[in-house]
Amino acid sequence: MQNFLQVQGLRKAFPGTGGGAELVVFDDVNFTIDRGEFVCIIGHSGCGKTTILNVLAGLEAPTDGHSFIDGREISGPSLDRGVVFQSHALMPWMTVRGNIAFAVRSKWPDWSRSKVDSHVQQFIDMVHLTGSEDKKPSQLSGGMKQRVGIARAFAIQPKMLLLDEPFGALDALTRGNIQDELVTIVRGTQQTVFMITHDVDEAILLSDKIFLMSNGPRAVLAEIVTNPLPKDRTRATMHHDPKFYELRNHLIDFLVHRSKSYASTSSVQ
Ligand SMILES: Nc1ncnc2c1ncn2[C@@H]1O[C@H](COP(=O)(O)OP(=O)(O)OP(=O)(O)O)[C@@H](O)[C@H]1O
Repeated sequence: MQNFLQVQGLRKAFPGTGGGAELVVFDDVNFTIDRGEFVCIIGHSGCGKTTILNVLAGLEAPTDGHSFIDGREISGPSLDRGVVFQSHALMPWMTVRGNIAFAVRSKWPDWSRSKVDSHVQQFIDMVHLTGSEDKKPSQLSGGMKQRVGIARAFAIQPKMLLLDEPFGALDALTRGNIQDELVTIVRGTQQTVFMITHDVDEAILLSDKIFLMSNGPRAVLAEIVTNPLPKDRTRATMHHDPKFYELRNHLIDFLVHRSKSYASTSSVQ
């Protein structure tokens, strides 16, 4: 389905402190995401990526503009959207199974205990945490905690997954492994994803489209880049494709040079 997510004229301004001028973080941001598309958004710190994600999550209201998912305006948080933050927001007193089951019961309160249990198990297995069901977050590594967050987000079968630098706090090896798992899961489930990352290679591996934000304040969505690499690319092989370097250089040139020079009148390319 085309235009599954629609964002129109989004603007966010925060009031100035001590009588100062207001801070316009971004202005006139417009984009659409099709069902099943994986979009990464990249831009320098402070351009408003998290604020956009929070608006899509329904956690923050825009100053102007509207966003719609599956034809309905986003006006607050909903189990339609699964969110994973950099710091896995797990409930420390609950086990792996308990954390995921809590979300599943919130979405489907009428489900029997056995139905909840088997549904939860499916997602624990999916992120390779089989055997750790009864562990509490304090007994898990950072990578395992992040896997629980991902399993929980997928388990509610959201219309859209919103990921805010979900691997930002992980070491390179763990990060690579979880990226590979995410690729497999997303290709299998056809999940629609909006993800923030600072990692250009991660964006190239995961996304169908890459949104490039200019620097803030008054950031704009400067470019939408379609990933030309084959769908079945892997972390191990994608750098053998000459298009990989072309795309990588394009993204890095944007971040180093072009991201500074956009005025809010710039148009999307
Ligand atoms: N509640 C708030 N009140 C005032 N200013 C805010 C508030 N939340 C965010 N900001 C400002 O809005 C701007 C955008 O913040 P945001 O976290 O969305 O940026 P970001 O692109 O996600 O940055 P990073 O990559 O560092 O996470 C920043 O200048 C930030 O200081």
